[in-house]
Amino acid sequence: MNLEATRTFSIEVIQTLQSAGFQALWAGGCVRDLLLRKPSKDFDVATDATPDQVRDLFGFDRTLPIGASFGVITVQGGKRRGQVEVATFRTDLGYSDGRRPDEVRFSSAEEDAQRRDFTINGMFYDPIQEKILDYVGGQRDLKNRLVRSIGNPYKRFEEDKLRMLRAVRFSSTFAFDLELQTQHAIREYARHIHVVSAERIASEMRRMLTNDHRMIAVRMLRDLTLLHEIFPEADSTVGHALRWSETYHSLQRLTLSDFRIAMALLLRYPCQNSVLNGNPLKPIQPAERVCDRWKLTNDETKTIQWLLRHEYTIRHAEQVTWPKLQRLLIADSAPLLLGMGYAIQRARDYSTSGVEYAESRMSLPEEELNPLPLLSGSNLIQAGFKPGPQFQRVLEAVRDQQLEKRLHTTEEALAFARANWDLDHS
Ligand SMILES: Nc1ccn([C@@H]2O[C@H](COP(=O)(O)OP(=O)(O)OP(=O)(O)O)[C@@H](O)[C@H]2O)c(=O)n1
Repeated sequence: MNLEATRTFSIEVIQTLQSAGFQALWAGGCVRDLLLRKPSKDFDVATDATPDQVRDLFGFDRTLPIGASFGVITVQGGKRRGQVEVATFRTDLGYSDGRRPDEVRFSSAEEDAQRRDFTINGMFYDPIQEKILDYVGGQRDLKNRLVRSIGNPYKRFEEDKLRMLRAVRFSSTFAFDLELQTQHAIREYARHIHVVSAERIASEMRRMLTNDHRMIAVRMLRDLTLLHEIFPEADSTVGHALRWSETYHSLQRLTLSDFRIAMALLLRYPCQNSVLNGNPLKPIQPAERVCDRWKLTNDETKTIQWLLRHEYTIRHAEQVTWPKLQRLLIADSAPLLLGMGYAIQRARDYSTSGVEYAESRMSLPEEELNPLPLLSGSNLIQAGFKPGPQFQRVLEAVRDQQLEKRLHTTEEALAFARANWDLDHS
């Protein structure tokens, strides 16, 4: 899908609606992004046409009533142009679950603006007349770089608790201030953030932590007591001024924009605390807990935990045996481990140089750094081994022996596999 094509398509949709006598405008995030001269990820349209009128106009085969209960119809533009959401101006009636309106009533553009979250997200724009419609003071707040709830902030957050995380995201990513009453209301409602699904919390955190201002986001989450609610593991570091300051600086110095590294940096001290507090056999338990709670993907979960297991080793690479270091450097996530190591070293003013050493070893010739494996699964099958759970264990053991230069040929590797094959578990 091509964003420029989606933008043009959304203008065509607006033109079609206007030609049929309806009011139709860009709404919300894309208007904000346009005024900030930032690229938009989607172009939402708001109109006074009812959902049925929208479907009649664009045809049943080109429209989907995906959000019909809220008055939202998706108009399909094909593979290249993507799709545009067309929402009827509405007023939301009641939010008993703290996330979504119970019922909606179709209304005017002005009323529609009043139901939205922040003034910077509450504007409309007519791309044909090139005219802004601003009923909520969004332009003034954009100019003053301020995130402010529309109307009564307590009411806005009572309606939808996700908006608390959105406030922090907009404020941190744009480096805008968060208006005082809006802050007070978040502090008041922070303990109710749990009505938001784990997936939505994780998705907001991904967006905040992959932005360059990630440390501002974490500091705001902490100050507004949201961190304590959604990420108590990381919040536990905050009480320890030195550790918090190092965590903060390492997040700031992180040059790779990667959610997994940012999470590992936030979890580094909580994991150490967990060991110090008498849990030495489960060093990364706090990380396991949050990955599980937020339903992170397998890749995220595995990588965060791998980074936490090995960050110390990479920062002390000169003191590590070569095969041990080599195994880390040939892993898929090695660049992330180096990125994490550098972020910590920078936060400590380069008091160690292990990561530079490790990185210099990465430029060794491929046959030395990452020699072709002596043995594969198909070699084992050809040699008569029965495929099963033992394969991986044996192949990994063979690989270790190879990297330690104890095995040099496939024949030696097969002999080793035979000697180490556990007949009881095959
Ligand atoms: N919890 C929410 C989510 C959205 N909105 C309104 O719906 C618009 C579109 O929402 P969405 O696409 O989720 O976010 P954007 O503001 O477009 O921001 P981004 O592009 O960063 O996701 C917002 O601008 C805002 O006016 C709202 O009032 N409350």
